[in-house]
Amino acid sequence: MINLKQHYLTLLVRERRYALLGTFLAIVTTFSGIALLAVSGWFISAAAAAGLSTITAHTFNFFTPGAMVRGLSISRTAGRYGERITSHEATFRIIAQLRADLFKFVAAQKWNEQQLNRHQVSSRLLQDIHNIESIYQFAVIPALTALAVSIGYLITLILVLPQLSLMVAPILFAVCILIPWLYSQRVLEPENTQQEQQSLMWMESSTLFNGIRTLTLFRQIEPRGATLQKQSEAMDRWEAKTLNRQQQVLLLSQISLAAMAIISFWQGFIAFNAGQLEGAYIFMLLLLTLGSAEVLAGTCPALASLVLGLRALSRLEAHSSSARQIEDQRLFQNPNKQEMAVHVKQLTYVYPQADKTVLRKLNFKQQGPEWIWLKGPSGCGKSTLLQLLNGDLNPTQGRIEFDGFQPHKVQFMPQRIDILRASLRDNLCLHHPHSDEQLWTALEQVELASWAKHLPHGLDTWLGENEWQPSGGESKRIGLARILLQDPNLILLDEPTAGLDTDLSVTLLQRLADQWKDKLVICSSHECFRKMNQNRSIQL
Ligand SMILES: Nc1ncnc2c1ncn2[C@@H]1O[C@H](COP(=O)(O)OP(=O)(O)OP(=O)(O)O)[C@@H](O)[C@H]1O
Repeated sequence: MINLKQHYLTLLVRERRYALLGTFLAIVTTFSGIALLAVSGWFISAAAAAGLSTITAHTFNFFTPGAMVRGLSISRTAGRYGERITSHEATFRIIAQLRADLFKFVAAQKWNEQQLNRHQVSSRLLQDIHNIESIYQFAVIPALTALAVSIGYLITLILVLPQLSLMVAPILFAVCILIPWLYSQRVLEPENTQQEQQSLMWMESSTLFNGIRTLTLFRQIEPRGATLQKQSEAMDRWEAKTLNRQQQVLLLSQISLAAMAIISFWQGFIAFNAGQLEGAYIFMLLLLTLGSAEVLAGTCPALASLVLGLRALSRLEAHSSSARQIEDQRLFQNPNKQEMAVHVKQLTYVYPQADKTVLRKLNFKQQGPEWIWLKGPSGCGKSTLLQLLNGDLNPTQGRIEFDGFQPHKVQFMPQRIDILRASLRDNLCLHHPHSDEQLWTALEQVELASWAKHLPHGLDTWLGENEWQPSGGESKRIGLARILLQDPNLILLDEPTAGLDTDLSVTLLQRLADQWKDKLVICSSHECFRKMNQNRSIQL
């Protein structure tokens, strides 16, 4: 199992120079800001008091505090810019690596078998990755800054007014530990359940919108809509409740911080009356407290970012545990051998989600070059076998061995062709560079050249949703053209001509059989194999 939390920590440690410098500068900036507030508070009131009598006005030292104010504002501005540069650099370095790792992990999933193909999970994936990225900047830095500020504030109080530090310490404990804990229990926990339910509701809504025509035809749109409306109202009530709780906890934090300010002012006043503190220092103390309170108010949001980030890491970790079991189990032997062969031994496949056995102890050996037909009634497992041969599914039992191939020389054309929302050129090339001449030759071979010539921008016409949407038969031929351009050795075709009229199907298949004379082709097709000059077949 991949330990993503540990992995994140490793990345953070690897970028420690930038990360530590960023955190250090964030703390320097915050300290300078608070000190600036406190010193200017003292300076303004002390200067005002000094100005009341001519003698004190002449003896008052304006220069040292003035220089301090200037120094602090320079260090706050420089610190802020420095912090932005370094902590952003650290964040980007961590994110760049993390994104690469996470997407590598996502790409390695067997989408047919994994939970990742569920809307609920996939729709959260990007949000999860974003939450993980936010851990350093929105949780680690604010939390460490708040910790440093509370320690610094407490030390200052011990030095200036020890009795005040004793009163403020429990409030600091409440604001830094107790209230964030309450926040996690009362707000973050229910929020998690709420998000899961919300995502289920989105899944149902998306089913409703996708099937709106069918459901309308069967007069099911109203009952389904009413159920969704009820769910949505319940969700709204729940959301309002969580929001209320959130406001209550945040209010508690604000009240505690306000109490801290009032206590410090009150204690400062008592100390002033006792001759322990000069008048202007009361304002300094008050502003010091207010400045610190502003930073400490960020502890709950920092905790929320941390919890969201850790949850996202755990969710991805849970998927990675199953990812380990689904590494490609096909065996590729002698990739440079002249003869090509596929050897299926005692192959059994059970769909894990439904516990349904589709193929049971299947055995065959096919050598190429050859065109082989898969035969059998609908639902007997032809598509399943092709997906197993392509490595999209892994055998429950048994083995698949290849002789004379490399994995990238195996190409599969599935029953449903996915058209990318991109140009026809991109849809054909799929990131492999091909010349226009090659593209037009492939289009001619699948009888799509005249269709493509009449598109508004030829090869550069955008296809897909809300663009030029190819028909079912045109999509199939785009799928065939993609395979023609890839030049594989083993070609797996699942109903390649379904949806085309029989004459065109036979013409195309005969042309492809000619073109692929030196390949091993395994093809499932209901209508055509009877009309073709079939040599070999596998009965399922
Ligand atoms: N995820 C799944 N979970 C459970 N059963 C599944 C799953 N996907 C497919 N099946 C079932 O597995 C069986 C084999 O499906 P498959 O698509 O391989 O059949 P086929 O022979 O290609 O059918 P056709 O000729 O109609 O295309 C079918 O009964 C199908 O309903």
